[in-house]
Amino acid sequence: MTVYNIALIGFGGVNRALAELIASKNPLWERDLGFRLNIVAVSDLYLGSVISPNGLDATTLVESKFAKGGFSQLSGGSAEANNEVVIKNAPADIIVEATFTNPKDGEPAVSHCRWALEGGKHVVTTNKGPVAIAAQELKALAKKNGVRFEYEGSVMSGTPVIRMVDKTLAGAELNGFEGILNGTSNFVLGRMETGMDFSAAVKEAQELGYAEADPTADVEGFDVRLKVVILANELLGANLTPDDVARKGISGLTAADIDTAKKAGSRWKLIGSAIRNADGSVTGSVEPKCLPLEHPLAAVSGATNAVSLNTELLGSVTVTGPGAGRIETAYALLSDIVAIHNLAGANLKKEAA
Ligand SMILES: NC(=O)C1=CN([C@@H]2O[C@H](COP(=O)(O)OP(=O)(O)OC[C@H]3O[C@@H](n4cnc5c(N)ncnc54)[C@H](OP(=O)(O)O)[C@@H]3O)[C@@H](O)[C@H]2O)C=CC1
Ligand SMILES: N[C@@H](CCO)C(=O)O
Repeated sequence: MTVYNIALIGFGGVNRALAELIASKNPLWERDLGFRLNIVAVSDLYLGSVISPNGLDATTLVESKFAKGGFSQLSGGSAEANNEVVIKNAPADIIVEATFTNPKDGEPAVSHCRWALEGGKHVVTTNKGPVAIAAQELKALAKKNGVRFEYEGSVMSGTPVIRMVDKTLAGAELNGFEGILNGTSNFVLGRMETGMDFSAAVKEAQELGYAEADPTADVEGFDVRLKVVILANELLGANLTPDDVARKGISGLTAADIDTAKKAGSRWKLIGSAIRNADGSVTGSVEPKCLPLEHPLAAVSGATNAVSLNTELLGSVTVTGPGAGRIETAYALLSDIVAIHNLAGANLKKEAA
């Protein structure tokens, strides 16, 4: 039986949900996936950090109501978030990065990923910053050190898109995509259609665990911009940076705009898209669009996301599913670990052959 020792960097909604899953599903994973997960360290800005080489009890971590600096009560614990020490010194095979997404320079998450990969530890992350801003560097670092950098949850939460396209649409000649890539803004627009006020809808999205630490990123399109960069670079082979992508959010939409659209049989959606131009370059954009109800993206509601992939050989292929949520996003981390596990198995078989 394989046991992966993991260190959690950030212990908010997503990593806490992963710990919850570990507490209840390790026996199932052992049976169906061939591994179990053992949490050997956690570091969090509010709670502090702890390294426990034999492993921490996931149920205790989830259920204890730790106060600020509360990890100092645990054996091997400290009231400070010693991220660098934890990443470099904890006996972890995999670093799980789920601190806040910094849309400007991706820090400190870029450094967290760098320290892990340089130390020969795999990284799985839902953090969009390092992927949109430093993917090339981090992938090269992973390759050099014989480990993986995986980030399925950085776009569309646990709904498969990055790995799905890579594995199952190879050769279909993708030439663009358009999608609803932010759960919070889509949830807010839906609530506004029922008459709820913008701020109340944002507050509800925060309570449900969909929104970023600063929800401005959601409603002003900064979050979608990172996702457009990630998809364009991953799926279209582009080399975009966030500044290359034109951006407009939904905060300028009024109740009257929403109402007028409704009466005209249409709906406002925040759309992220990219297209390959005739000269091979790729252009990305983020903007609210008023879609007729018969448009495939118009019916996508709540925190659900969808992306229509435009291919030469298949026409349009649309993938839809949860775009935010704690457990849904923790699942993305699990899917990354499954990918690492399967690759390790394949390499072992290759060596044995
Ligand atoms: N929630 C979702 O639906 C999805 C989230 N994501 C991404 O996943 C990541 C985690 O999301 P989520 O769990 O919801 O966010 P939360 O804000 O709930 O959790 C982030 C945690 O990380 C801590 N943290 C922030 N900075 C640091 C730091 N420098 N060192 C250690 N800990 C730190 C925060 O502490 P404090 O609160 O004290 O700041 C908080 O406990 C984000 O990057 C987000 O964009 C991706 C897809 C979906
Ligand atoms: N805040 C983001 C989380 C998923 O990246 C959203 O609402 O879509």
